Amino acid sequence: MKAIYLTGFMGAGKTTIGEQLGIELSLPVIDTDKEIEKKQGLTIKQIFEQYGEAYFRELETEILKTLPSENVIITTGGGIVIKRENRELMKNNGQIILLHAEIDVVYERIHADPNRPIASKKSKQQLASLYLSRKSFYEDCTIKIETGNKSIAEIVKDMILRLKKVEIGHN
Ligand SMILES: Nc1ncnc2c1ncn2[C@@H]1O[C@H](COP(=O)(O)OP(=O)(O)OP(=O)(O)O)[C@@H](O)[C@H]1O
Ligand SMILES: O=C(O)C1=C[C@@H](O)[C@@H](O)[C@H](O)C1
Ligand SMILES: [Mg+2]
Repeated sequence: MKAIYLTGFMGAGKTTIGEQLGIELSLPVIDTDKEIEKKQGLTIKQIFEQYGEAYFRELETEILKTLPSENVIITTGGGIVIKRENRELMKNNGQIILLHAEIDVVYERIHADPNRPIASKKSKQQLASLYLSRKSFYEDCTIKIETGNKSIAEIVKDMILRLKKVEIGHN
């Protein structure tokens, strides 16, 4: 099976849902943010503070290139889609599942978390504009799944059904 990439805005639930999907499908799950943190021995917040966003984006592409492209679920960082190189790699190597939740929901999930430097100082409105600037990149996906006001179990069930439909050509 080709790699499954979970994409979407911060707080859409990529990391959380990916872990559960991995259990259900008996596939390993790799999270690009966690891989970067492990490799650098620094948190995402520390990387942004010490080296800046551009450096983080280089690390992100570097990690993405090293990951397997088969029999794996890759949960990506929310900004991975902003680079064409990353978008093309994901498209060529596998299926892209977009997780989507409305900004109100996303804001509630992430605004108090200090380890999301891109979100921590932004108002809901600023987050909404950031989302809009990335929207067309996110929407270029195989499947789009709503994650707002749904339990993790419901989302995973929905995702597996949709993946089966793609397999038989009815997505
Ligand atoms: N379906 C859900 N219902 C309620 N809370 C959720 C749901 N999915 C995720 N969460 C919570 O929202 C927060 C953000 O989820 P998660 O870290 O999985 O998002 P993400 O898409 O990986 O974000 P990032 O792009 O920043 O890595 C977590 O606290 C998680 O527990
Ligand atoms: O949306 C973003 O730009 C980000 C999302 C997170 O997953 C991390 O990759 C980092 O905080 C940047
Ligand atoms: Mg995540």
